[in-house]
Amino acid sequence: MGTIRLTTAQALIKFLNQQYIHVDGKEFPFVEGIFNVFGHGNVLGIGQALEQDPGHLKVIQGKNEQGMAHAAIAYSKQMLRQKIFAVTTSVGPGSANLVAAAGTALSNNIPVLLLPADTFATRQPDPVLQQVEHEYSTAVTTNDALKPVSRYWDRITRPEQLMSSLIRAFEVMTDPAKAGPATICISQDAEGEAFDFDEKFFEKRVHYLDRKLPTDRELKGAAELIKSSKKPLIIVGGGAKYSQARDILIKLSEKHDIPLVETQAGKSTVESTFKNNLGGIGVTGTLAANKAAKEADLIIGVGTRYTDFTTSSKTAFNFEQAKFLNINVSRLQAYKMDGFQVVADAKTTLELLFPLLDGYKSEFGDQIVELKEEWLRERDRLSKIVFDRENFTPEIKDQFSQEVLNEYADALNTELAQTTALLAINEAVSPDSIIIGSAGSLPGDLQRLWHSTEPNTYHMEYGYSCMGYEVSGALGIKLAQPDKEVYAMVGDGSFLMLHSELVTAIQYNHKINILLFDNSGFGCISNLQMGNGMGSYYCEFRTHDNQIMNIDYAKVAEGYGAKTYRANTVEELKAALEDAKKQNVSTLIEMKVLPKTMTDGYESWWHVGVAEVSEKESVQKAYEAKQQKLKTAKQY
Ligand SMILES: Cc1ncc(C[n+]2csc(CCOP(=O)(O)OP(=O)(O)O)c2C)c(N)n1
Ligand SMILES: O=C1C[C@@H](O)[C@H](O)[C@@H](O)C1=O
Ligand SMILES: [Mg+2]
Repeated sequence: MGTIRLTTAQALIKFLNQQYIHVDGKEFPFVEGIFNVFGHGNVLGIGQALEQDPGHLKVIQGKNEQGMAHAAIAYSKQMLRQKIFAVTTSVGPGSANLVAAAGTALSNNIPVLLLPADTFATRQPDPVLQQVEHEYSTAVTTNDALKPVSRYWDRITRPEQLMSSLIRAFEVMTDPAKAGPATICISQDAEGEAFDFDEKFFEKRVHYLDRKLPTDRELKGAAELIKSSKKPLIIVGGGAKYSQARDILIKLSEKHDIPLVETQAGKSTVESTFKNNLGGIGVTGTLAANKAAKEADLIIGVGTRYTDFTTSSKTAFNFEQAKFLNINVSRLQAYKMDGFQVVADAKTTLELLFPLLDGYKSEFGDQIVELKEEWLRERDRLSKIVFDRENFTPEIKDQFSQEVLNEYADALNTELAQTTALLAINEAVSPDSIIIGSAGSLPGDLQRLWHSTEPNTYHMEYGYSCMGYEVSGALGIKLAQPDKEVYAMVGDGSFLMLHSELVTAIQYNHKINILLFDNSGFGCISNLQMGNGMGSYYCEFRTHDNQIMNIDYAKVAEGYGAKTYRANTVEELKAALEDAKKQNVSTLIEMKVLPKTMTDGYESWWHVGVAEVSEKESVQKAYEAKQQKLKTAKQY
């Protein structure tokens, strides 16, 4: 047996360089690069290995562990899970900062390789700087906090453990049914320890992303269900996008008059302009999709997890009549809603189903176009909202008085409504631009209103809805698609929470554009509290003496080196967007928008934990209303 003497970290980097993926006849390296924030835990191990020989890996210095991991996740999501970045952090707080990002990757089923350093395997210098100590165990470290948010988790205390651990991690990350974060924590001393590794371990290794075929039983059952239904509806989920099922979805929908509705992860699998695409479904859905969902007697869930936002907390459908047909690579997902399960690749299954449905037409007929036209009229209305200081009714009604709305208009010096700004942006940016979002009120507005006219141009992280993903993720998308303009759609709250990777984008000249919607507060949470009977409580950004904060975010970004704009009218916004396109450096457009001017519910419902007892009558009423609505929901 030929061996090669390497440190654990050197072996790790050598191995990462030899991992390939094979998808639909194409083969390419699976690991594009590695983000790092170095500390004492990893700089002398992984840092030394990278300095010595990074191979083809792009090495990028991050600014915050969560931020750089979000960038890595967005890269992988944008690459349809066919390529990844690894992420190396130091020990203790460096690894703790990964927890929110790992949760983001896990709930969105996105592969990413997380490599936090761990405390000393020998324990000789314990407690090392940044080591937590427990009375009950010495074996527990900060990295144990990553267990619940990892699809695969391991701790390496000896160099030779690395071999089996890496093979398992790559098996998990390249399986569409299990894809998620693989976390390998490596003891600080073990990173630098040497071993005679079997040379075979470093040979080129190809991971096959084969399309899992449905069985004859599954296909027959699915075809029978569709043929015996009158009004079937297809939910296009993230799985449909990763499987690249666009063409067959359009073919099926057109031939059989089956409307398509989209989840956040599924949006931009099929272009919004396709006549049978009724847009987003559920809590943040369109009126068209939500109406169609209520009428459907068969829900065909293609690669969807049926989250509460998709199902309007299990009230979106008429459960008396609706059956479910679930096409999903994951058995866990396929079992949901008591559906008929087809555990297989979305695109392949739909292609095999197509010839079995010959002669079938749904009863939706012209209704699909009528629903779509009704929604387009509403979308048009939302593009032309004009503020009125005497008598203005915002989309989110009965929460802020005219007086408070005027106070915002004065304090932020704006009359711009969020929906109007958003739709002006949709018109102004080029259709192949990629937009990204994740938290706040923007995901709802985007799922409803944004028209994605090209595939894979809508990138929404709404599995974890993690504030701070927007700016960091924009960098990851830019790394995946350097020729496209990337726009981060971000609220002021999310921007404040995390935007450190803007500096990384500027540093490495990966241009991103930040569209900052500043309503001076946690707007959607304000809607939620006031919509459920509470007052306005700690969701507005007000000073100690109750003044609305007017923060100069453009100045902040300017300080980092971004080209910045302030746009409080549609005209200013359009001019800024045009100028931003000409820039080579990252840009930020700050828009002050009026609170409560985001879209509302469109016949959806979200089950939230309203207080059962309260001193406020309005909260008591909200609780009663919730209890009533719950009676109409499917119980599980
Ligand atoms: C990391 C994280 N913390 C908390 C939340 C809960 N949360 C969701 S939206 C939101 C406020 C968002 O404010 P902003 O970004 O300004 O968007 P707006 O709703 O005002 O449009 C909060 C606190 C979250 N989604 N993610
Ligand atoms: O709690 C939340 C409310 C949602 O409206 C929002 O989009 C999401 O970010 C969230 O976390
Ligand atoms: Mg806000």
